Amino acid sequence: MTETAAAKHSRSNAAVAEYGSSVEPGRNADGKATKKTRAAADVVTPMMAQYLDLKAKNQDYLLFYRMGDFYELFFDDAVKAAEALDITLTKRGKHSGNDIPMCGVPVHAAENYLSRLIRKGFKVAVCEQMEDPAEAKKRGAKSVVRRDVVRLVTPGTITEENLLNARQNNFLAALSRAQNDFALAWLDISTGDFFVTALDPANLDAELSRLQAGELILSAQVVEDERLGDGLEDWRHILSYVENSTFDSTAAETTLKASYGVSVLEGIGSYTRAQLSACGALVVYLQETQKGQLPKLAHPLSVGEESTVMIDGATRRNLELTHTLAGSRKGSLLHCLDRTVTGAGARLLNSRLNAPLMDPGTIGRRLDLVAYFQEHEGLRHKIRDLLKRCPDLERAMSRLSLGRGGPRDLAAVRDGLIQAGGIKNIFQSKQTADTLESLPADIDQILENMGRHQDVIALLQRALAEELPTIIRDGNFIAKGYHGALDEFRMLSSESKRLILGLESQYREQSGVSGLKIKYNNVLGYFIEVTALHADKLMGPPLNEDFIHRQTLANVVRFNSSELAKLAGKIGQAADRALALEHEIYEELVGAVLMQWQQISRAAQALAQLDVATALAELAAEKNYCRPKVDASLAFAVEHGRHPVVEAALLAANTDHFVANDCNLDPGNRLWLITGPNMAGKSTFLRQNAVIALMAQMGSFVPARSAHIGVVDRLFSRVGASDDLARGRSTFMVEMVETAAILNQSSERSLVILDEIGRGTATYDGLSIAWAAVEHIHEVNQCRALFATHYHEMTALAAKLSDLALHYMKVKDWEGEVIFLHEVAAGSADRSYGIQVAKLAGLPKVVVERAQQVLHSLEQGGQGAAKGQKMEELADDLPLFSAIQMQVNKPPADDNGTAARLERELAEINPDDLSPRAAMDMLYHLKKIQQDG
Ligand SMILES: Nc1ncnc2c1ncn2[C@@H]1O[C@H](COP(=O)(O)OP(=O)(O)OP(=O)(O)O)[C@@H](O)[C@H]1O
Repeated sequence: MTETAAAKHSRSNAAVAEYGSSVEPGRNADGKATKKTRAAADVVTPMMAQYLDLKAKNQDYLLFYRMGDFYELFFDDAVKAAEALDITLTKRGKHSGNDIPMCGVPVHAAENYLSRLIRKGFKVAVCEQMEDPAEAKKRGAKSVVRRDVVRLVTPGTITEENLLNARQNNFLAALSRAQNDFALAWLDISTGDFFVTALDPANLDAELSRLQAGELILSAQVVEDERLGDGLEDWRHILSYVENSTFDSTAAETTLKASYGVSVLEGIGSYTRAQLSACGALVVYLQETQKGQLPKLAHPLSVGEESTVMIDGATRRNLELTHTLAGSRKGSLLHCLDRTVTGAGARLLNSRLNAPLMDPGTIGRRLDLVAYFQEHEGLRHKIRDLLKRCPDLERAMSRLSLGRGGPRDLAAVRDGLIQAGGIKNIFQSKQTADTLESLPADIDQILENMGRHQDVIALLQRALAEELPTIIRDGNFIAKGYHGALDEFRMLSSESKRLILGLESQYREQSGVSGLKIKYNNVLGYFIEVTALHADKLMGPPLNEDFIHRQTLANVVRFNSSELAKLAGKIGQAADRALALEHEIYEELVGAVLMQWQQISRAAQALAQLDVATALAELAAEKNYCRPKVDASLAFAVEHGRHPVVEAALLAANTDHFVANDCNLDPGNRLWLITGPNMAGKSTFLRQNAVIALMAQMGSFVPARSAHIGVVDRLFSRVGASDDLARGRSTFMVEMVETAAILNQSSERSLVILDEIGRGTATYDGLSIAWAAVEHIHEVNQCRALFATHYHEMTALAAKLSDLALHYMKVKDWEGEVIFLHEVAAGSADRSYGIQVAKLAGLPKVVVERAQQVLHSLEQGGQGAAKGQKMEELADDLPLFSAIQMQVNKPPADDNGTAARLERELAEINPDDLSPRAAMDMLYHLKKIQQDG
């Protein structure tokens, strides 16, 4: 156990008190079972009965059972948690004759342990003491402190700042089915965002890949629906099963009406029964997990499935949109593009990249904003400077609404709104200074959404102290001068402290003990303390009339006095009242802020939109990106396109510069067949065009000189391959499943990139599959597509398929070495250079030479019987191969006679004739012969 929590908590007073004696019930002090109690081995202590009852009600959760300063876990929970947290597993007491495994975590550090458990996929029920142990004692010595579960912590319902990633939404999603329709709803409890969509079950995986939800609730019944196929396969780790009744759409209607305080739902949106069911289930789940403390939620926004580009999970992974294939954020497209300066901005950028739009109008308006800020550099910098000072308004508001906030959340609201006001002022002064220039329509809207919040700001400015604690428990966060009565109590409390000091010097004088002190501790409260040496004096007459003995310790003796007791009472009262009053004021302030919840949330969203627009403009300016033209055509024309991530990597490594390439998939040219050696840049070219389309449709400038994109409805990629052992799929099988999805689902408006399909199987099988797939894409899907292949035979298709254009990656053959130019040119590659690339990768020379021989034979071999004969000859060649093999064991071959030359030169040297200088020169000379050779 890293923290000696187990050791400490075994001493926990509360725990010992409630367990009773540390001797197990039914045992002697020497541990032997007594006769009487052996029969009663099954008797459950009242505390254990309470525990078992709470645990039975929360079986899917690890029960954090509060005992004094610790949360204790028992039985299986303890075993699981001890392993997951790497803390000591101990035992305490017996149940049914067996030891009860136990572990515990200190309350003050519980958040950290909680976060680790949640990240490992556990759910936790937090059980608190609902009364003071002293209260419980009043009911009898054996009575148990009342406890209850106050919160269920699940991956989709966390709000704590340190459990959340500030730059990413944490969605709780629900999948429902009603009247044969499916729906998916999702909300972020930490921001209040709430969405719902009708769902085509075939798109389930794509939708879930887009959301990257922390948790998906669903009923066991819906999982069995065959139409979902294996859409849930990759998401097993986020599933939480709930009762089917949670999804009752009629009950959902009532739940939603009640939680939004409306009598008809039409006012907030129109939803299908399946959508109602999904939304209702989310609200019910929140009520259950938050134990009635429902967060403020926006009205569920109905999102049309057809409004965003459909991108399946495999494509997202292959394009490394938000995470690299290795799983890190660094190196992903998002990481490369993200210039946002606030958490809310980062979350918005993330969701925009995950859900690029299809409506050219909306995309155009987003681009207008980026263009405006790209042009107005000074303004952009000013706004970004103010945004940098913006705290996370959304998350602060959510914590306040859940009753989990603190004074710092109120300060975050104050500061966020002040910055919003500052930003508004910048625009206003700009407009007056520059009257002729009109702002893009969306900026007007954003500024309007920022609203005016003078009252809330003024209130919080007056109310909050300068230095703020994180929690409200200890008070001291309300500013002096805000509340008359509070000031009075505080004055009384500090005045009394002054009086204590006065009393202390009075007693010193009276007793003649200059070391007398008035001290305070939690057990005794205020007391008078002198060293043991002076104790007799205070205990004897006449001083014993004033000083009442309380405690004798080894070196000091402690006293009380009626005067001190009176004063202490006053101090305590004043401090208690001040604290109670501060809590009251806090609740009032939270109430005032939550009254403005909608307006403040709108302001928070407006700030996030500005952050994204200015961040994308910053990126465009920094990287020289261009504004794409996005319309309803089927065009795809990219001039001088680059891959943002590869370009950035090359720049960072300070090696090659990125070679820009054009790509034109306009009608008549919509299918490009790209050949070229390995490492020539085919995959990069394929990916960069997909990425450019996505960036354009999310409303970003793109890495190109110009780009014209007719909106893409679905994006498919089959790039690279890895096997999926978990699902029992080999590399080739994974490749074929992904290819099948593309051939079955892509439409004329889709963009497809296919990299070397068919390479995972026998050459001719692979070639045949690739060949047939290209024909299908050309004739049936008719989508825009880039198809990279090593099968040069396929270039023959150009003669047959009218819209197929041949391209290849240029390389230079220089003295047997291949040099990659990374340039795409019209036509086809003359050969594949695979063996040269293998040589570059460091394959043993002997293998490279043999491969060249085999290739030569194969190329000469022709087809049918002739080929068969050639292969046999090759196999017969084996002795030749072993001859080469023997050479491997010899010193390295010396093609240019270097060794012989070195030998000659060495033979001619007489070291005795050489001066040290000449010897040195000779050594350099010999070294040079070796290197040049
Ligand atoms: N346009 C470019 N400009 C500069 N360097 C590039 C360019 N395209 C690719 N590269 C570099 O070449 C490397 C190989 O590129 P890529 O993986 O795209 O090749 P490939 O032809 O798909 O290879 P393989 O067939 O082996 O998968 C990249 O990692 C990158 O460093």
